[in-house]
Amino acid sequence: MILSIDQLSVRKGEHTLIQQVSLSLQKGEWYALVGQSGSGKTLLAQSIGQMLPPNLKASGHIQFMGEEMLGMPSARVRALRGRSLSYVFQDYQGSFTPFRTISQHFDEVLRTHTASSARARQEQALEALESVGLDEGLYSCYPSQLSGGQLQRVSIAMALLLSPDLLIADEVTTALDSVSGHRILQLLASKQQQTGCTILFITHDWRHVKRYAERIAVMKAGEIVESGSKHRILDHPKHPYTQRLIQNSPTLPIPEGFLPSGLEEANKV
Ligand SMILES: Nc1ncnc2c1ncn2[C@@H]1O[C@H](COP(=O)(O)OP(=O)(O)OP(=O)(O)O)[C@@H](O)[C@H]1O
Repeated sequence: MILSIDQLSVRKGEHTLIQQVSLSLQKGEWYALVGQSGSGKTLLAQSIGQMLPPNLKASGHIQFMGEEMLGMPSARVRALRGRSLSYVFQDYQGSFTPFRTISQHFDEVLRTHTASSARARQEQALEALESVGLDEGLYSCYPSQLSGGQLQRVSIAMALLLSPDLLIADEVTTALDSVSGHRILQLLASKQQQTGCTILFITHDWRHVKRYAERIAVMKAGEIVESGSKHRILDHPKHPYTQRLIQNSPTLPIPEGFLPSGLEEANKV
């Protein structure tokens, strides 16, 4: 088990936003956390890496690779974040500083976490760009010179730069058109196959859940109402909320040929 969340609650003063949530992720799996807007998915994700807004307080236990995250000294959290634990957000624009080039963004991650030489850092960054299908010409560009899909690819490349054990992907396709969104998930799936990282995939889009997830937890109003294997939840949802979410989900097919070879069979539902 790579991540174990036990009785996690998040409060704002007396007001409870997440209520005693427990879940665990196995190494290498693609775990989807599904629920409508405002159900608490992002707060749960933020709690893992001590990224909650300062007005909110988490209690309970979050064990990540055997270490308790709640109450962990911030220097240790910083060391884990970016290396063992990485985030990719819906708001990829917010991950970039407008006046710094893509190369400077990569270099900062590598300087923070490695002792590599400048030349080695540049090589690693260029390889990372190439691995997400981007031309090395983008290396010296500013974020504003890239499209939304390209920037989200860069943020995935940065998140995977140091081969994290857990990648938290929070609504990573929401700000993209559907073709770019599918390409981003296809990219994540192939990177996961290469690196074996665990993915906590936060979404409200059941099409992506159907295609990629292995296990699912369903969140409603700060609680997990149901969790289990993808097939169990999709074929036999027990909770009325899950049944409604699945019934109301769009059924548009994902275009043929979007998955890298070898993934089609594994991901058929
Ligand atoms: N800093 C904050 N202070 C007070 N309430 C907050 C804060 N951040 C989030 N909330 C509230 O907590 C609840 C859960 O928010 P959260 O962002 O986790 O939902 P979500 O499921 O990720 O939604 P979405 O799919 O829209 O991103 C919401 O009611 C939200 O308004």
